[in-house]
Amino acid sequence: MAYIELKHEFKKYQMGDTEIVANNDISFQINEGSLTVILGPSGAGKSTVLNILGGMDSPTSGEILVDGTDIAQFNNKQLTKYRRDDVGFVFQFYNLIPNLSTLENIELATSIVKNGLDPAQVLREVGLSNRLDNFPSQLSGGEQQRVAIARALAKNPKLLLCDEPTGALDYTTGKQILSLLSDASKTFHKTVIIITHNSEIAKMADRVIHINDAKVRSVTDNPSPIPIADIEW
Ligand SMILES: Nc1ncnc2c1ncn2[C@@H]1O[C@H](COP(=O)(O)OP(=O)(O)OP(=O)(O)O)[C@@H](O)[C@H]1O
Repeated sequence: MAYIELKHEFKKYQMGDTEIVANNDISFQINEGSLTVILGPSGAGKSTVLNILGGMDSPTSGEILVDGTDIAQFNNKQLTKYRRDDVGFVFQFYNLIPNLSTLENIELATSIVKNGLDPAQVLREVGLSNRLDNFPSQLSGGEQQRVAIARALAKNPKLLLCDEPTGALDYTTGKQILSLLSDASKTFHKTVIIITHNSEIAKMADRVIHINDAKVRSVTDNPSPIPIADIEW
C-alpha cells in the first residue's frame, strides 16, 4: 500500500454566492521515502493540497490516507498532534523566529516533539555548524532556508512538505537547497513533497504530479531521477 493516498479529495470555498473549487476530485499516491514534485500554474490548487496533507486544513470530502490513517477524519486535537509530530514544513519565506539564534530556532521545534533529533547535529548536516549562535538576520537567504530545513528535519517527521522552497533564492543557492531536500529523501528516507512552478526541477523527482485547474492532469514516474547538480535551467 502507498504511504500517502489521496482518494477523491475535494476542497470548496464559499465566497458569497460563488463557490470556488480549489481541489476537484484529486487522487494520487506517494511512496514512503520518495521525492515527489507537484507542478502547476498559479492558482492550480497545489498549496491547497499541501495544506490538507499537512493537517493545516481539512478537505470538503475525500480520504487523506497517511501511513494507513485517514487524517480527514481527525478532530482538531488529533490534527495538532499530527502537525507537531509527523510533519515538517518548509516555506518560501523561511518563517524563522528573529530573536532566537539558529540553534534556539531548532531547539524550540524539537522541544515540542517526542522523537526529535539533536539540533546541533542536524545543523551540522545542513552545513551550518559554524553559525549556531547567529540570528536569522545575520544569515543569507540560503542559510536561513537551511535553518528552516534543519528545523523541519530535526523534528524527525514522517513527511517533509515544501511549498516553493527556492522561490526567494538565486539559481545556485536554490540548487543547493534542492540538493539538501533530495538528501532528506535519499539519505534520511523522509517522504518529501516539493511544490514548484519550475518544470525543470521535476527531473530530480521520483514522481511528478501535474495539477492544473484544481485537477490532477498527470502522474509520471522517473525511473532514473537526475541529480539536481546535473539539471540546468
Ligand atoms: N481560504 C481560501 N478562501 C477562498 N479561496 C481560496 C482559499 N485558499 C485558496 N483559495 C483559492 O483556491 C484556488 C487554489 O489556490 P492554491 O493556493 O491552492 O493554488 P496554488 O496552485 O498553490 O497557487 P500558487 O502557485 O499561486 O501558490 C485559488 O483560486 C485560490 O484563490
